[in-house]
Amino acid sequence: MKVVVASDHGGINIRREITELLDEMGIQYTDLGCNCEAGSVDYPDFAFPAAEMVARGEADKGILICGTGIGMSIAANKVKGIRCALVHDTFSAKATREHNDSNMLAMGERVIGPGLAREVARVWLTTEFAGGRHETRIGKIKTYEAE
Ligand SMILES: O=C(CO)[C@H](O)[C@H](O)[C@H](O)COP(=O)(O)O
Repeated sequence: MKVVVASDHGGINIRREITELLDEMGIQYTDLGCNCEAGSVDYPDFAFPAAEMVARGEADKGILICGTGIGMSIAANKVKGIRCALVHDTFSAKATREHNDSNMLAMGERVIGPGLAREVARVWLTTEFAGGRHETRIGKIKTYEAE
């Protein structure tokens, strides 16, 4: 599995936690930054390139961090083929993989602590899509998106 990771200035610390987790799990990743320890950046400048990598198949999944996760998830979901889930608990992390086949995860560093963020990411990365009735529902989203 290949993962793309990105954050704005509000998500640097949890992005570091996530890249450490990916190293521990032996998962290959691309880190798009930001390299913005000293200053403020705009989350769409990081969400769009990361989401486009997933949409083009250059990454299987993506993890985005900003202050709340909201801006990143809104931007990522504008990219065709992206199902980005804003998640701060392990129940939803499991459910969004099983039910929504989400291909991107967004979290907010001003919302969630580092330990829970790691656990949310770990559950999200290791849970498979359940298919079945959920396939039908995702098919309807894909059809709408294609229109
Ligand atoms: O988009 C967001 C809010 O939905 C992100 O949390 C950003 O990180 C946040 O807006 C950045 O805020 P700042 O005051 O410019 O640091």
